Amino acid sequence: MARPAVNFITGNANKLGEVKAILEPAIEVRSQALDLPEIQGSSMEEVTIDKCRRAAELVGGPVLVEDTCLCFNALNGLPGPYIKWFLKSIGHEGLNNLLAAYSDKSAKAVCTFAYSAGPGHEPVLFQGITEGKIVPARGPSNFGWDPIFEYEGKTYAEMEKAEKNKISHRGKALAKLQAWFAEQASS
Ligand SMILES: O=c1nc[nH]c2c1ncn2[C@H]1C[C@H](O)[C@@H](COP(=O)(O)OP(=O)(O)OP(=O)(O)O)O1
Ligand SMILES: [Mg+2]
Repeated sequence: MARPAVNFITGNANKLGEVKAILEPAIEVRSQALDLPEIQGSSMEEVTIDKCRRAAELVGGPVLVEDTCLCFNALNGLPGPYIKWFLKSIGHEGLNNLLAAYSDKSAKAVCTFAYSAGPGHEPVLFQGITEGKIVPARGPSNFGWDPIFEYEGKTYAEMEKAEKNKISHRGKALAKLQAWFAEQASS
């Protein structure tokens, strides 16, 4: 039987690299680079579902999208879905400073993927969470907030790619997606 394929819609080349590294060769990953609008004031799930519906309409076929949140426990989950804009505006140091008044530096990295079989098809969600803490930047700064998110003594940026993918929010979410695709294929 032909192996399954997904069309991952993202404007982020680093995400695409990780998704390919994790899913291929079992699932073929195609991609279109579109920066999709993301709604505000909603839950992580609602943001991703809305993004997925828009992507399916735009592309006119099956799509996979993903939204990543970085949630500081001391701040009740913020910046959450707004992490991209916080990172852009205040950088690694500013993100550390947000937690200066708190002894609790713990944070959750959350990845929510949504797959839709096409326009009008309800998106299916796959979520992965990795718990870590926010630290002053260590390691190469190629990908977002990797240098300030520490998991078991190492920042994401200090890990080999394969090591990060094994324990990451994205890796965990994609393990669920893979299981779902396997189940679909066998039923
Ligand atoms: O594993 C990661 N390690 C470090 N940083 C990360 C990771 N994953 C996403 N990020 C960054 C990218 C963006 O600054 C924000 C999420 O925003 P988010 O809207 O999901 O990503 P995006 O706009 O870059 O790509 P997309 O076109 O798929 O929406 O966190
Ligand atoms: Mg985005």
